[in-house]
Amino acid sequence: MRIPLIAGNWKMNGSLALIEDFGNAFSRTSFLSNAIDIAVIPPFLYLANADEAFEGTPVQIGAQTLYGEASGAFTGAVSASMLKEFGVHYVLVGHSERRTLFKEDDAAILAQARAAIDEGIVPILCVGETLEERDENRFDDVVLGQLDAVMKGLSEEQRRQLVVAYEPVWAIGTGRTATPEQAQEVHASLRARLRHYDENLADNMRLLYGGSMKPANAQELLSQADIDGGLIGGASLKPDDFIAICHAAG
Ligand SMILES: O=C(CO)COP(=O)(O)O
Repeated sequence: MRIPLIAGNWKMNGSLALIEDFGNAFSRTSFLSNAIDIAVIPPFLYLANADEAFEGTPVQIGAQTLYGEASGAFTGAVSASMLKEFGVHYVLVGHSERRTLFKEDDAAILAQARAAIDEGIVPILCVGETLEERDENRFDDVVLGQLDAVMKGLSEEQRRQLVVAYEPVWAIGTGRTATPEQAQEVHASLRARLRHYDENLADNMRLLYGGSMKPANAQELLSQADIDGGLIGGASLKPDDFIAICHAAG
């Protein structure tokens, strides 16, 4: 019912050579193209090369962020229509690194999600609590608050375009993965909250897990009832690891 999505967020890593390595690796790999969706999300500068390198493979390209305005005096920013021109299919919004390091707040994240949807690009909304918030048992409030901040600002039609990724901040790049039970618990809360909006939407929305997912733990995480894919950081930089995770999902 929900097609798993495995997305590799390269963050500020990679090179033209790595794009080429991935293009070659994917060309040699056979996937049942309708069994899973796969996305590679490199830095902006490599999108055109990635689009070309992944031609003929099931891999779609994604961007790591965008700006919520259509055009104008916003130095350094990239709009949804520009991403669309480069064949971008997905865009991350609200990644914890953008929230923290680049001070993006819920209003900015909502504007980004709307701008993406208006151009037919699928926003992957990232939500997640810090270690302190988990230790204080506030993770549900934080994560559901981040979800509501975007859901409330979207129309019913717009909501249907969204993918959500639960990325506990304490599990990102730390090697400390949420246990499958911890991840499933939050995913189940997210899905229950989605039911307040629309039963059908809740059944169909893909909820990804992110945070130190790797070939060794992917299968167990992905077999949880409410985990519909992964958002992978470090392990998405090695073709063999990333492809192994894709196979675990398919
Ligand atoms: O932030 C992440 C993906 O967006 C997760 O990163 P790691 O897989 O490196 O923990």
